[in-house]
Amino acid sequence: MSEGQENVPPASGLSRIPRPQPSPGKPTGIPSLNLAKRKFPSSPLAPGPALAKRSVSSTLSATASASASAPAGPALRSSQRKPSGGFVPTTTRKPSATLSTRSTLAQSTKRTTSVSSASASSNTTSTASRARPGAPPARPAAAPRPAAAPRRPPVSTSAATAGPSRLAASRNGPSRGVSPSVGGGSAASRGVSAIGSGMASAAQFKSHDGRIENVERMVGGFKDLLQQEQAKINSLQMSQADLQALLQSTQNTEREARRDLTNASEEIAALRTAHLREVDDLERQVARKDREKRGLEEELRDSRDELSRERETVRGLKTTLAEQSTQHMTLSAQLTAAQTQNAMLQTEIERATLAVSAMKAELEVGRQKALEAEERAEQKVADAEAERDRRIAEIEDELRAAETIRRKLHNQVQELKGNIRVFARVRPALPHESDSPEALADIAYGDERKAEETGQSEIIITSKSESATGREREQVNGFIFDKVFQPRAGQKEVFEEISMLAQSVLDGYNVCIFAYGQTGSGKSWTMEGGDDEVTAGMIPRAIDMIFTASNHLRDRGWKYHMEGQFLEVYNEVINDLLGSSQFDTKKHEIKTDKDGKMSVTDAVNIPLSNPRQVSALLDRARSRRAVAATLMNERSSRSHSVFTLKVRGVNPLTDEKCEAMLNLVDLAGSERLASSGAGENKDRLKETININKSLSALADVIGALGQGQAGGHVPYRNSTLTRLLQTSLSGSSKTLMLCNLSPLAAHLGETLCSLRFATKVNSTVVGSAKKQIAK
Ligand SMILES: Nc1ncnc2c1ncn2[C@@H]1O[C@H](COP(=O)(O)OP(=O)(O)OP(=O)(O)O)[C@@H](O)[C@H]1O
Repeated sequence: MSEGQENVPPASGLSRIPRPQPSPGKPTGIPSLNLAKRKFPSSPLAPGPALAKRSVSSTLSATASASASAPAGPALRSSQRKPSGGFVPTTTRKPSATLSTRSTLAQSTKRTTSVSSASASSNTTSTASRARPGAPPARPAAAPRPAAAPRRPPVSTSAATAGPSRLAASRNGPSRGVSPSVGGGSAASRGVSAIGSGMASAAQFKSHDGRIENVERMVGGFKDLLQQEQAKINSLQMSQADLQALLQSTQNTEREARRDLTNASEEIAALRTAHLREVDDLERQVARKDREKRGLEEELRDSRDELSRERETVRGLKTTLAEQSTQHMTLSAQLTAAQTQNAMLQTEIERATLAVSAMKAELEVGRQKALEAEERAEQKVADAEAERDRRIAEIEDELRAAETIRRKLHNQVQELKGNIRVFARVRPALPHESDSPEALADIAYGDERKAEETGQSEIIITSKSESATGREREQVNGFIFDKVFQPRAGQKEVFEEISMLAQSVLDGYNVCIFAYGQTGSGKSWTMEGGDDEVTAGMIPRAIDMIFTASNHLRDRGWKYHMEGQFLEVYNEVINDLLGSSQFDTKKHEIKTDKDGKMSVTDAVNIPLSNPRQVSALLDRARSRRAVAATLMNERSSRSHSVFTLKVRGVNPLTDEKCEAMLNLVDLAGSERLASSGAGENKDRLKETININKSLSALADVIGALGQGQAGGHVPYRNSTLTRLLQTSLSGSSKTLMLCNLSPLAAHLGETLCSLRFATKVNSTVVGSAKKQIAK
């Protein structure tokens, strides 16, 4: 840039700086945000282009001027630092001409001030001033260059401090101390030119006064210039104030715009939220409406279905109505026909009534005849009934006589058969036992037809043994008993043979039935049997039969009272199997009263009125035996069980009385000591000894009875069992021994022992049984 350009006065330019014109609506000069239209400018400080341009350019000029003429205000500098798009770049990059002007002014002032200083010094100052355009103007203008001081200390110092007027007073300064560049403008440039020309011609003027005048004129010019500059400064300060106001306003506007923007953003966010909520609501409403629609459609479908059903019903009703109408017409026709028929019938009834009247008259005559005939018939019936009663009485007398005869005959038959009889029964091989010929004993039976005729059956046991010489010996043992039952014989068949004995009880005879044999030979099976009708044993069958027979005898005037007792003899001690507690702890004794009647102390006797009670009694005894077996080892086979049925009968018609006992005895296993395994066990040994003792006592009693010595000693007291059975074993009773046998070869020895014992009993002839007459 040339110095001439720098010296152009900027005063007129600064005075023409346009001030920002606030719009009528917006005093801030920033167009308002039309939020309602939701159009936002890209920057709140970028309003209408024309106004912005104008404001910015003017502001920039003013700012530049202000910064050049005075220390920049903090507000202005901060505005320059702001990153807002419109202000900073323009202001920073384009310093206005005013700034140049100010710099030039400062330079020119310096040059003027340092008229007397060296030109080099003046140039240095000017360069330094240009190098710092933003520096405060007062300092370069007021501060003298230290380099110039030694050369022209009095003049330069005074000139610098006193201003141009003192400069004019300095006479030592060279003429070129006044810078020609001062006269850049209209008056100032002219003044400077004049000075220049005055200085140029100073060498030519010799007169000192003339020079002073020139200098004074020059000073006057400077004063004018100074005033103008002062005016410009004032103008610039005003511009600066305006600019600061504008800046403030702009900042306010910006803040407001930002606030508006924030509000608008919040409003937008709120609107978006509200919009989303509305959308949600609407969607929910749509869904609800959809559901309602579906419900309504469903209802519509149901209604349609119902309508079609109703239509169907109506159609059916119409059809029914039509049918009923037809029926009605048919019935009407039938009614008419019936009415006609009714009229005809009425006529006939009248005719019949007349006929009935005639018949009634005839009937009355007939009834009279019938009454007479009835009286005659009644007389005849009465005569016949009297004859019948007389005949019935005769027949009953005959029957009673026949019953007495039957009893006598029955007893005679029993006596003929023997009061002690022995049956042998061989049980079948059980499923778990092998039925191969080797496993089974060789047992043969006599001819059954011959047995029927003779009343004697034979059982033949063939045993094989080795002789001393080592030869096999075959021994055939035949035994004859009253009856031998083969393995195939059922319970019913066995009972048929002993049912007569049961009948004898009702006739007043004591009966005792023993089941004898080794363990597992079928004693319990024979006496008690199974639970059903086919397998029921002798005890339930005998009881059943006694009850049935007593019911028949009731027609002939007999009334019976029965009671049951179930005892067990184990190791010579009596246990009551019908006791109330689980295990009998009472000590029972056998006692005989003054009439010779034997009884067991504290033994329970249960009255029996029907067979069901007897089966309950047997169950009770069985369960107690099971408990005892659990507590004291398996002892059912090691004890004797004695079921006693006591029967008392009265016949008021014949004035007869009877009292008898049925004893059904399941004896303990009869195996010998060696095969019982008792040697290994003390308890078992004791059991076996007691069993053998009681069984041999039984054999002794039977033997003694068999010897038939009148008044001879019978050793009943040798065992509890024989004492208990004394009444049944005495000559006044009928005794049956059922000898149970195992079919197995392994038991052959025991089988032979049992058969020998049974033969001994069978050979006993006991005196005639006596009928027990109740006292
Ligand atoms: N005639 C038979 N028919 C079918 N099974 C029988 C017959 N006799 C005995 N049994 C069966 O043989 C087995 C032994 O019979 P049972 O218990 O009556 O012998 P027991 O001599 O009374 O023995 P214990 O002295 O141990 O009481 C039982 O399972 C029984 O059901």
